[in-house]
Amino acid sequence: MYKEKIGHGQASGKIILMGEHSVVYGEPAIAFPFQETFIATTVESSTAMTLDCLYFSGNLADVPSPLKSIKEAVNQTLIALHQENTTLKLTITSTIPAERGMGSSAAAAVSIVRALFDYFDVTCTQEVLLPLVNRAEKIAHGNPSGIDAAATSGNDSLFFIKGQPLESFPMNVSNAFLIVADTGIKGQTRAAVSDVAKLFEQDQAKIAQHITELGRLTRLAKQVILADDVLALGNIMNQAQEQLKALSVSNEQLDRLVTTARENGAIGAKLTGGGRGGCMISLAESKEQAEKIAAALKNTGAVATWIQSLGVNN
Ligand SMILES: C[C@@](O)(CCO)CC(=O)[O-]
Repeated sequence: MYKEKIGHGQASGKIILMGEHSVVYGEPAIAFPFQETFIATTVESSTAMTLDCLYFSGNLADVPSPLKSIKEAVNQTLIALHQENTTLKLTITSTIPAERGMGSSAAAAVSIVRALFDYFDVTCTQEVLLPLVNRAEKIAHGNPSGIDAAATSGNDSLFFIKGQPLESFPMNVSNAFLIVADTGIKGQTRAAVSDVAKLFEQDQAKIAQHITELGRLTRLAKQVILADDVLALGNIMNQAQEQLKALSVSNEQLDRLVTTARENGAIGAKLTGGGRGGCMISLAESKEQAEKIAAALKNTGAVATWIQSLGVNN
C-alpha cells in the first residue's frame, strides 16, 4: 500500500550562560542546547501551503507578524531545495516558551528546515542549515549574531563567536546546578538589540566599555568552567548582570527574580537571552539549594522553572 511521506525535524531550546548582546558586537558567548524544551515540525503533502501551530492555523501566506520568520524559513528552504511550487502542510508542536529568550524562533526555523529537507530526502548539513535559519532570524530579530541558530540545532555547549567556525566547549562543573526561571513576560529581543545599537551610536565609548567587559567576563567564565570553579562562575554571572543592566536590557521583573535567587542562596544570577522579560538563570551548589531557589522564584512570580545540572557527575 502507498504510504504518504512525512518529513520530520526537531530542535531544542537554548540557554545563553554568558555573553548575550555583546556577542552581536563580536565578543564571545557561552550557550548550550536546553533539551528540557524542544520543538518538532512535520511536513506532509497538501493541496495548499498551510501552517498549524499553537499560535496560528491556516494559509502560510496569512501568518501574523510574529510568525513572519517561520514563513521566511519555509520559503527560503523551498528555494534552496528547488521546490518553490510545492504545496505542503506544516505542523509545529513545541514546549519551548515563545519569546522568552530560549531561542524559540531559531528553534522553529531549525525544525522547519530539517523537516523540509527530510521530506524531500535531502541531507541537511549544519553548513546548509545555519545560513537558512539565520535568514529567518533576521526577520525575527533584525541583527542576529547566529548564536540561537547554532545552540538550538546542536548537542554541545558552545564558545560562540559571530562569524567564526563553531567551537564546542565541555560544560562540566562539579556542584553546579542552573535554575532557569521564566518571568512570564514576553522578552523583546528585537527591541533590546536595536536599543543597545542606539545607545552605542549615542555614546560609543561608554557602551563599548560594557560590551568589552562582557566579553572579558565570558572568557573568564570559560576559564573558571574549565577549572571547575563553581563559586567563581557565580560571581562572574553576577558581574555580567550589572553590565547587562547598564546596557538597559534587564527590567523590573528580571531584577526582582535575580534578587530573590540571590537572597535564597544563589551564588550567581542574571538574565539570559534578549532580556526585557523572558528568562533569568541562577546558579546553586546543590540540587536541594536549587530546588529551594526555584520554589522562591515561583513565589516571586516566575511562571515556570527548570533545574539543569552543569556537571556530568552532580
Ligand atoms: C540578544 C542576543 O545576543 C541573544 C538572543 O538570544 C541576540 C543575538 O545574539 O542574536
